[in-house]
Amino acid sequence: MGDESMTFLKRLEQRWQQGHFVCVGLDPEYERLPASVKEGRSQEEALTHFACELIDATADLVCAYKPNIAFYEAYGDAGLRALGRTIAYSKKSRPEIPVILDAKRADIGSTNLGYVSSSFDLLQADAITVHPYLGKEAMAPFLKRADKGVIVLAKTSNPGSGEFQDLLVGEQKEPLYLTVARNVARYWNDNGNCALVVGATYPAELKRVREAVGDFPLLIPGIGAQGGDVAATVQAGRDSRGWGMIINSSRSIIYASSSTDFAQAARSATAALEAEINRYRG
Ligand SMILES: O=C(O)c1cc(=O)[nH]c(=O)n1[C@@H]1O[C@H](COP(=O)(O)O)[C@@H](O)[C@H]1O
Repeated sequence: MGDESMTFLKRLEQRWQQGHFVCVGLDPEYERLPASVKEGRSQEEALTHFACELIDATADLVCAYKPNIAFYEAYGDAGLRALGRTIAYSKKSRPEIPVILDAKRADIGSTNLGYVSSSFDLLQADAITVHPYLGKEAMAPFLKRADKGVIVLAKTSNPGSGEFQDLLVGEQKEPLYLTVARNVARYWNDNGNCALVVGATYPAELKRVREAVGDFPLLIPGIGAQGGDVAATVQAGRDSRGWGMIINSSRSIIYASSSTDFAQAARSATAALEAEINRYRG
């Protein structure tokens, strides 16, 4: 079971050890929620109920949950309350499962203090996604929270991610995403709390990142709705232990059914993805 003193990475490793590599992305759009979830509930209640039912149905199968704050901010106060309640529910009912707040934050150091307070202290997330553009110095407030995960965008899954991320830079003329990956693994990770984001839609780039960083945790979104290939992802993304992957899918799991059986359908989709991942993990 969970132990509040355990770091993000320790929790993650415990889940990997048990064969769990799927991260369920909690990205609810009110308009897409099943009618049975919306009926008789306020927006806040419906968003909260939907996510908590998904957590109950999938908790024994996942390595992490990843609520994306954009989907909650879209509903103002009601959405943010739903996000807070969802994270609190997950942590109370399944403390062994880390919750990643997908917020893609980062600013100058003094401003980052605000992000650290809101994500880690107020919302109680175990990890946060950030972009690397401002450099290590600015990231100190995140990086010094040794108990929390700092997950840095390297090569994102979107079709246009190459505009900046693939630019050849430095003496070695290597793509920028690879320099980000190397710097984070070598220089940002003094507290052993960093991870990287690499999209499943770029298996060749995923392989290059894995070769560059060794046994380092990678958050890999892009399976399901974005069309990433599971076999190619796992073959390129697994580390020397067959671990190291937080494989996220949001829409293909949370909207597996739009009916009253949505939670059961989400469970089946999660189980099918887990089985496929483990088939290729070797
Ligand atoms: O940081 C992320 O999680 C992320 C990085 C990335 O490169 N691509 C990406 O899709 N994501 C997030 O992962 C989730 C993907 O959702 P689905 O495409 O529905 O599985 C969304 O919350 C995205 O914001």
